[in-house]
Amino acid sequence: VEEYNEIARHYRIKETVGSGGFAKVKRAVHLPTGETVAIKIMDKVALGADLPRVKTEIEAMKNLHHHHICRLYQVVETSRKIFMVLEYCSGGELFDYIVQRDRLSEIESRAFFRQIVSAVTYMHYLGYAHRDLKPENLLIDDEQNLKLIDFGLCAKPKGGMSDQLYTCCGSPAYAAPELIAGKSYMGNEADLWSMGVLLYALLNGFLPFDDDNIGMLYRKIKSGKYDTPDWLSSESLILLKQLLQVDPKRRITVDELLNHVWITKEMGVPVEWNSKYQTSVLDDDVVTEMSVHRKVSRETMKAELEKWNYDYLTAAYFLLLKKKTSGRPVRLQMTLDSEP
Ligand SMILES: O=C(Nc1ccc2c(c1)CCNCC2)c1ccc(-c2cn[nH]c2)cc1OCc1ccccc1
Repeated sequence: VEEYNEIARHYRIKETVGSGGFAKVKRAVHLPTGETVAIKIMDKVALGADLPRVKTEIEAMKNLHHHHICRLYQVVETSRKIFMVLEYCSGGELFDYIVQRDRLSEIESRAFFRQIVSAVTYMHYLGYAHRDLKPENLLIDDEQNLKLIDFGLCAKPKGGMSDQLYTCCGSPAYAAPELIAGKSYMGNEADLWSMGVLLYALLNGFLPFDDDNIGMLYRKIKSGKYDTPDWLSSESLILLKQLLQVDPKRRITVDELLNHVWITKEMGVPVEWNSKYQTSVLDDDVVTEMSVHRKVSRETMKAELEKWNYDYLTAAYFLLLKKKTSGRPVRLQMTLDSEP
């Protein structure tokens, strides 16, 4: 179908790996590099009123470059479709991972939770709040690394994190009391509560606040009371209590979380939240390979890449860089043509 021509030029589209509300996710191979990617395909008509949410997500992902945040490589928009070329996460959702194991050990919960803290701290330092943190929005890659997804609800308040937010959003079971009370709330404080719900789900395999009746669920969340199964260690209970604080002003902050005793137990070091990705300086080897392939000067190629158009050049750059960091040769396999 002509809708797919643009994307088919650089990708071999494979099987569907998942389909959610208004999106379908397919496995694909980026032909110039041979790298595997995921392509999220959305129909603009079907999106309807949700289209702005996709635009929010795309704009946010263009600014979020972190090893625990799912990477956006390219965006292709046609008259009817939006294609997002994304980092491949063959481990699926953390949600399914927990369900398959009933619950995770404290050791495994700590390993995953540190990665979540790293991604959320990075977002907060860049002035973003995620606002929909839950195990369905954490994917696992083929090296057991978590990758945060779904930035459709994230907020970057104009006046920075101090600005208060009003829109009620996200999933009720993970929503902070102040958020469901309809009060103005701070996005980063609400994210900390959601991380508390996430940690509880990792350690127990079920939710701290749950009820089929939304009214009952809200009452439970506002009470801040939850079961404490006997397998929870005293340190786990302390951290849960600090995260699931009904009063947002008494809730733990990300700074206190980074070197919390539970977080550093047996790890010895605080959470490293800075990104391992270096996007301000272009990688010389990648620029060389691309300029040779496109038969243009390095300066021309650099100027093109620094536009960060999230077109086939941005994708080739990121995927060549991924090959380089994985120790594979920085080679483009076929002419990186842009014309049909
Ligand atoms: O690569 C992704 N998913 C994915 C790829 C391969 C496999 C699986 C999953 C698990 C199912 N068995 C087959 C192996 C993948 C990458 C990015 C995004 C994404 C990034 N922003 N928004 C969405 C979504 C993705 O998927 C969603 C999904 C598919 C099947 C189940 C669970 C989750």
